[in-house]
Parts: sequence; C-alpha cells; structure tokens
Amino acid sequence: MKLHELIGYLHPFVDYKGENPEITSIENDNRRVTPGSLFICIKGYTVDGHDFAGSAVKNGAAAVLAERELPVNVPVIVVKDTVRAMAVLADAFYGQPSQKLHMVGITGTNGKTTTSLIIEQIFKDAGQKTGLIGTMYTKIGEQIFEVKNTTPESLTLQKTFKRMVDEQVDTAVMEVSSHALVYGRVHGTDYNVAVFTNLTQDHLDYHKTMEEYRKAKGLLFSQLGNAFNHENPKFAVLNSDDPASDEYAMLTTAHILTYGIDNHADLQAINIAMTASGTSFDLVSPFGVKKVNIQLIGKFSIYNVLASIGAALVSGLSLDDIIASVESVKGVSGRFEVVDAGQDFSVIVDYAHTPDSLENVLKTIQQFAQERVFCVVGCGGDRDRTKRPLMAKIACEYSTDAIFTSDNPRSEDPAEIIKDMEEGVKGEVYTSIIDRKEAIQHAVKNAKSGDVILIAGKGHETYQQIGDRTFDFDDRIVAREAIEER
Ligand SMILES: CC(=O)N[C@H]1[C@@H](OP(=O)(O)OP(=O)(O)OC[C@H]2O[C@@H](n3ccc(=O)[nH]c3=O)[C@H](O)[C@@H]2O)O[C@H](CO)[C@@H](O)[C@@H]1O[C@H](C)C(=O)N[C@@H](C)C(=O)N[C@H](CCC(=O)O)C(=O)O
Ligand SMILES: Nc1ncnc2c1ncn2[C@@H]1O[C@H](COP(=O)(O)OP(=O)(O)OP(=O)(O)O)[C@@H](O)[C@H]1O
Ligand SMILES: N[C@H](CCC[C@H](N)C(=O)O)C(=O)O
Ligand SMILES: [Mg+2]
Repeated sequence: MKLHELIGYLHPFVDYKGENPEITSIENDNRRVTPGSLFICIKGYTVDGHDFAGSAVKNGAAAVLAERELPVNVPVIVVKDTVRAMAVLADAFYGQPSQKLHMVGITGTNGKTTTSLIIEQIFKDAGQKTGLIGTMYTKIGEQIFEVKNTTPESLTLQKTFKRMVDEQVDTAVMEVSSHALVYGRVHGTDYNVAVFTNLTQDHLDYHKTMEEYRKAKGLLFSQLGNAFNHENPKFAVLNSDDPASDEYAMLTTAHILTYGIDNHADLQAINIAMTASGTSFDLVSPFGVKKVNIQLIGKFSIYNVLASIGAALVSGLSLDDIIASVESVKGVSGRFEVVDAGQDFSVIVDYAHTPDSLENVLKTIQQFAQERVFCVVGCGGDRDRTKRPLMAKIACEYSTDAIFTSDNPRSEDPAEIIKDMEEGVKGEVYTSIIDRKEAIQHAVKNAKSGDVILIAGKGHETYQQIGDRTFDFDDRIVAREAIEER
C-alpha cells in the first residue's frame, strides 16, 4: 500500500503531501523493521519508541509515524497519539480483517480463558475453522503460537486476524483484557458478540479503583457498534447475577442475551446437582428446558458454560448441538486440573489468582473434601498489592492448612509480598515458605489419605519469574515429583 493511501485512513486533519513510498509492512519495534516498513514510535512504560526511529531508518524504514518531528531522512508523519493511529493503520493495512471474521470477544475478571476455550470447542464441533487469542496462546486452526499478553497490541492483533482470514478461519474467539480496552489494543476490532463473565477485584495497581476497572470492561460493550445492522446483528451476552451487567446493558445498542443462576435470565441454570466428577442442571432457554450434564465442577463452571452457550446461540448454532459440545468438554489446562500419581489424597492445580476465584475454588473443594484441605498460594509481584491480604484471608478461611509462597515475584522481594499477605491473617495459623517447590513438597509430605491439596495461582504457567529471570517451573510437574518422592 502507498503511504498516501494509508495516511488517508487517519484523522482528516493529518496533512501530509510529501514523498509517497510503497509501505511493505508496519512495525512498532525497530528490530523488526525491514526495507519499506512504516515505523510507528510508541511511548512505552519502559522506553520511548521515538528513540529507536534512527535505528529503524537504518534498517530500511521508508517512513516514520511519530508524536513529534524527528531528525531522520525519511518522511515523518506527526500525529497526536501514535497508539490510536496504530490501531487505525493496522486495521486498514491488513484489509479490516475483523470484519471478515465472526468475532467473539470475552471480558471479565475471571473465566475468560476457560470460556473462550469452551466456545472454541463448540464452534469446532459445528464444523467451523476457529481462531483463538488469549492468555495461554494464539491458535489458528490447530497451529499454536506463543504470546506475551492475553490481548496483544493492535498491530499484532490485526496481523493475527489477517492470518486467520488468509487461513479461512470462520470464527475468532478472544479474551479482551481490561488493559487492552484501556490501551486501545482492540480499537477497530469489529466484534459480533461481546461476552461478560464477571467483575471482582484484580489489577487495582493499574485501574486504581473498582469503578475505573468496571468502566474499563464496559468499553467492550460501548464499542460494540451503534448501527442496527439487521443482516449482521450484534449481541452482548451478560451475566444477570453480576451487578455490572446492568451498566453494560445501558452502554450498548446491541441485542442482549442474559445468562445466570440466581437471577432470572434468558439462559438460566436451575435444579443444579454436583458430584465430584461433574454437574447436571436444567437449562431454561428460549427454546424450552433442556437437561445438561457437564464434566466440570463448581458454580463458576456453570457460569462459564452458560456464557459459552449464550455466545454460540446468538451466533446461530443449534442449542442441542451446543449442549452436546459443552457436555464433551473435559476441562482446561491448569484450571482445576487434577494431578494423579496414584496417591491416596487429591492434588488440584488451579489458576485462581484473584480473591474471588480463590474463594470459588476453595468453596467447591469444601463441598467434596472429607479431610483436611491444604492451600498453597502466593501473589504476583508488580501486580495489585491490595489483593494480597484478601487472598491470604480467604486461604485461611476456606482451608485447614494455608501455605503462603511465591508466585512470580518479578521485581519485588518475595518475602515482602508474603508479608503483605500476612497482614490479612493476623492471629491465624498458617505456614510461609518462600520457595514454591518447598511449599508444594511441604503440603505433599503432610497430606494424609482423603486430604485435598489446592495449588493455586499458576495453573498452566510453566515458569516462575524472579527478578528479571524466568525459571522453568510447573506446579503439576513439581507436585507429581513430590508425590513420587514420598
Ligand atoms: C504495562 C503494559 O501493558 N506494558 C505493555 C507495553 O510495554 P511497554 O510500554 O513497557 O513497552 P516498551 O518496552 O516501553 O516499548 C515501547 C515501544 O518501543 C518499542 N521498542 C522497544 C525496545 C526496542 O529495543 N525497540 C523498540 O522499538 C516497542 O516495540 C514499543 O513499541 O507494550 C508491550 C508490547 O505491546 C506489552 O507486551 C506490555 O505488556 C506487559 C508485558 C504487561 O505485563 N502487561 C500487562 C499489565 C497486561 O497488559 N496484562 C493484560 C491482562 C492480563 C490478564 O488479566 O489476563 C494483558 O492483556 O496481557
Ligand atoms: N466464571 C468464573 N468466576 C469466578 N472464578 C472463575 C470463573 N471461571 C474460572 N474461575 C477461576 O479463575 C481462574 C482463572 O480462570 P481463567 O483462566 O478462565 O480466567 P481469566 O479471566 O482468563 O484469567 P486471566 O485474566 O488471568 O487471564 C480459574 O482457575 C478458576 O479458579
Ligand atoms: N494475567 C494475570 C495473571 C496472573 C497470574 C499469576 N501467576 C501472577 O503472576 O500474578 C496478571 O498478569 O496479572
Ligand atoms: Mg485469561
């Protein structure tokens, strides 16, 4: 695409009439620039991309988009906000790919990854080719790509959508983090279905207050498009048991489908029966009452399944087929994952790293636990500090043996993170062991027949970030080895 054509997509007041080179790619990292690239300078949290413009030009950049004039010998287009401009240009350069896909976006504090994988399964079972973008990976068909963020910045995102279009993907399912909504990473992404799971405390280091956090998630719904496109209607799938849903319903002109358990909803689960290996319920739906038997447990799992059924239903799939799909879902890696090495106690690895998710998982375990419940848990460094005492309190309240340990301390002192946790449990009985491997070994050594050990916080993660180093660490492997050593 020629530079002039590309610039034409920007704000009409961006006045550029200089040279008109062919733009072969758009990059925001000088190290990825090749001859003909447009280099976009982004002021980051760590460094300022404007400092790399010179190097980008040396690498062959044909033009630079920046927030100020720069001393380089290629055209510099100056805009007020390069992050916003990047979203517009990425969408245009890749041919507005999200408009060619059936797009399902999922936001909420907990359950995004789980729900996105269930939705992916439903669409696959319906014979569609799917794409997935989320915490664990990006997936196009069956090809898996590593990711750094749950929701990547706009350039990577649009490039990924373009690849999905090229590879004939029908439906793209993606997690939309609150950070992504605030940073404008999904600006220009044309969702057909926006799903809300729930809103509870997390990420207050970034959003500061729950009100700001709630507003951030609301952006997915306010950006869902305001036109009544009757050929291609848009849907918001909202949790009727979460108070934030009322606000999100007001923010959007899309059709609304609600799901829930406690409050009346378009899709409501009633007559719930849970065993240690699964859950059954009656699904009250616009198509009558249907019996559903899932292999997942915990009330939170029912919510994830209802949200998934809702997203598939408004996408036009048949309810009976959808139910058959959700009934076949066995679980998601690192979410309530059982480690079984033949021991006579249970070990569960789960990604609960927020107060709400920890409470949900421990309450679910309590329903089945016959003896003691050990809870090995830590809190991430460089993340919301205010959730630390709350998580510690929940661990003490809902388990018999709370063991506080490290979970990606990053740049923080792990002992200080544990101290923050301990603030929430003054006078209670717990054990603190900084080294996560030792903490897991401690639980495994002390567990007796019939006990349950929950190892919370890292789920599918295969690393531990300490300082600026990343070490191999997988709760499931460490637990298995500890059991085998017993
Ligand atoms: C706070 C934050 O969100 N940071 C994101 C941000 O990093 P940054 O601002 O530090 O970027 P930077 O390193 O300063 O770089 C600035 C610019 O200079 C460029 N650069 C940089 C170095 C260089 O040598 N050359 C160069 O050109 C970079 O390409 C970039 O354009 O931009 C990066 C690239 O897009 C992101 O990967 C990074 O996410 C970091 C890893 C992160 O931890 N983010 C978290 C807070 C986050 O976004 N989490 C959410 C939610 C998770 C969930 O709950 O599921 C997520 O969506 O992942
Ligand atoms: N609907 C839900 N409500 C509350 N807790 C949930 C729900 N679904 C899952 N959980 C809990 O939250 C944990 C994380 O789930 P999941 O990875 O699906 O969430 P996520 O929203 O993708 O999280 P992240 O923002 O970190 O990517 C699970 O391991 C489980 O403990
Ligand atoms: N998406 C979440 C994941 C947290 C996982 C936990 N293991 C941690 O490192 O805190 C975050 O980045 O806050
Ligand atoms: Mg996730």
